Amino acid sequence: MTQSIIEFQNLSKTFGKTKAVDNLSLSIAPGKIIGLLGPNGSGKSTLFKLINGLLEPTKGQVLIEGKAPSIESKKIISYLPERTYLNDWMKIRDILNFFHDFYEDFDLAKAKDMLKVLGLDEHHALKTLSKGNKEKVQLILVMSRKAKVYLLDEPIGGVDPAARDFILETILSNYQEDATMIISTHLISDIEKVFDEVILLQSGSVYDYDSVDSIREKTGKSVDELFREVFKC
Ligand SMILES: Nc1ncnc2c1ncn2[C@@H]1O[C@H](COP(=O)(O)OP(=O)(O)OP(=O)(O)O)[C@@H](O)[C@H]1O
Repeated sequence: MTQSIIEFQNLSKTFGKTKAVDNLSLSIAPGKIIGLLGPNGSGKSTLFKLINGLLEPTKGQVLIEGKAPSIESKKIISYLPERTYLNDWMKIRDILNFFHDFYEDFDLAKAKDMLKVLGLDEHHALKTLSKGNKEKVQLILVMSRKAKVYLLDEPIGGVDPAARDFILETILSNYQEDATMIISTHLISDIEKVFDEVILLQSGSVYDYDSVDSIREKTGKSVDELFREVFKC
């Protein structure tokens, strides 16, 4: 049996009376691209923060390669948060150097290549870029690490439709076969072609966790169609 890369054991996280994550148990095998999907407020960002050790569980635990989140797990996880933590006044070049100094697995040459391909000038300060271009820079930073796990929280929400496919290609071509990638998104129809598996979250619990092929086979629907049916308002 393949050892799981990430495991949730009876995981709960509450904020006051809100159950953001509710007694969730799941085991994720390595080497897959997984869509983490669910309506607004279903617990996706909270789950990412729990995996990263940015939040402590109220109950249960998260295990990464069998161990609780720690400095060691941060070394193998490349995380794109829902909101940027980068200083706006910094130039792209300075941020690249910062990442290069901070992460042993950061590939500076690869990051510069990706910037060039996406037409971004490293001499520009982050604050001078449009929202979509800022997102591209952050995605480049995250994808230029040679990590075992990539967690991307809404990676292309602000990117224009024409650039989305190109960015997805960039993600895929920089992704190591044995790595694990979890992507949360509301742009399901744009991204579902890259998913091997999807986790459907509903009110902090798993509604379904299955391969995309199996979902299509058992429901006769695309993931986007299934999502719209299950979570219809
Ligand atoms: N720091 C916090 N304090 C209080 N409540 C919180 C906090 N963080 C999240 N929540 C609540 O927990 C629930 C899950 O939020 P979360 O951000 O994980 O959802 P999400 O699935 O990422 O949503 P979206 O798709 O809108 O980004 C929501 O009800 C949210 O209001």
